Amino acid sequence: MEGLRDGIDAVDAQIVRLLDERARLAHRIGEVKLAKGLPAYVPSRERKVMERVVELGEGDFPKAGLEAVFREIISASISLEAPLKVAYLGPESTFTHEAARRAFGASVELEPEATVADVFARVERGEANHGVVPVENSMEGAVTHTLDELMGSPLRICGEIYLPISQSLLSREGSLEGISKVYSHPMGLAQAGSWLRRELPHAALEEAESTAEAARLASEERGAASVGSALAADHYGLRVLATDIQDARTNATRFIVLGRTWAGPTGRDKTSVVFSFKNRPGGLRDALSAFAEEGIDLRRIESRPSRRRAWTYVFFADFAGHPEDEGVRRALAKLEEHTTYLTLIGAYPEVRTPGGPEGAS
Ligand SMILES: C=C(O[C@@H]1C=C(C(=O)O)C=C[C@H]1O)C(=O)O
Repeated sequence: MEGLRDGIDAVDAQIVRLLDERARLAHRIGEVKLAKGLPAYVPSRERKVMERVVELGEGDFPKAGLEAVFREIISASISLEAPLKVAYLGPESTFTHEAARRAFGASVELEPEATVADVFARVERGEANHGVVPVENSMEGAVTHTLDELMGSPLRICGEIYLPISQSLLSREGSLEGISKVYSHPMGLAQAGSWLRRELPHAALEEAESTAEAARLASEERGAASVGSALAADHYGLRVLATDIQDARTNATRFIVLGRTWAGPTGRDKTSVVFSFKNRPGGLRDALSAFAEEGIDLRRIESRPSRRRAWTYVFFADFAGHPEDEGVRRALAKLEEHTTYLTLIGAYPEVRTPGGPEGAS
């Protein structure tokens, strides 16, 4: 065994040397970006690096391991280029925190904000380079605060993250027997409803501001538990008494990464627009025909009150492709002819979701 461990030591020394070499290159790229005023975080390039690495990894090291390792290598490289600040909808240890960690890794500065509007404001003021907010849940639908902020903001969507929402039961107690009260965000209580009724039928259910706040309350009270991300257990010194207690196994939330500009093309992208049109018969059909005529796959359409005049609406659409693609360019030109208002609010590498719609799976 000693000989084998010597072998590992020698390989580790090589890995560290190579990481240093990579860091020097990233640092130089950072200088070029600074001189040209370009952002440090480039999701389109990250997608290509990841895809290439996973393709190269045909040996014994698991592909998921490669992705996790490179997530952190890239995260550390970004921090070498510039101290990157990322605001997210807090508090700490919530699912949005987990999403931000997944997108940016551990080497960037993640800063919690109290509301979605605060995240936007922080990035708009230039006090953070990027923001992470939830935009839709597979069970509950749109996060309307986020759509409303997107409507009036100069910020653009440059990335998306899907997170399977796995609710856990956290407590200071060692077993379910001692639990008489369960705290969570209303969404957490709803999502774990069947499990709670079955396993803790006599426990009082108490609403909290967030799943993290619920964990804090549970950490200060005997006989209390909370429903939320297992991430909060470490933070508040709680035990994880049960995992995956949510009702639907397919419960996932989609988050977006905000920046000053949208991402470059990767060949597998998604574009987001917001538009409105004159209220007349066939108005929506005409607007959407722009996508049909170019054979562009609409991924999602959502309407919201315009907030300018009562009973007028704006539409949010996500579709496959990038504004630099010829077909998308033509579709946008056609769409513009049918709309009274059209803004491109983002373009980003599309994340394929397991169990998602065709084309996205
Ligand atoms: C080094 C770069 O900057 C960042 C770091 C990357 C990396 O470490 O591979 C990739 C993209 C950027 O987010 C780059 O743009 O190439």
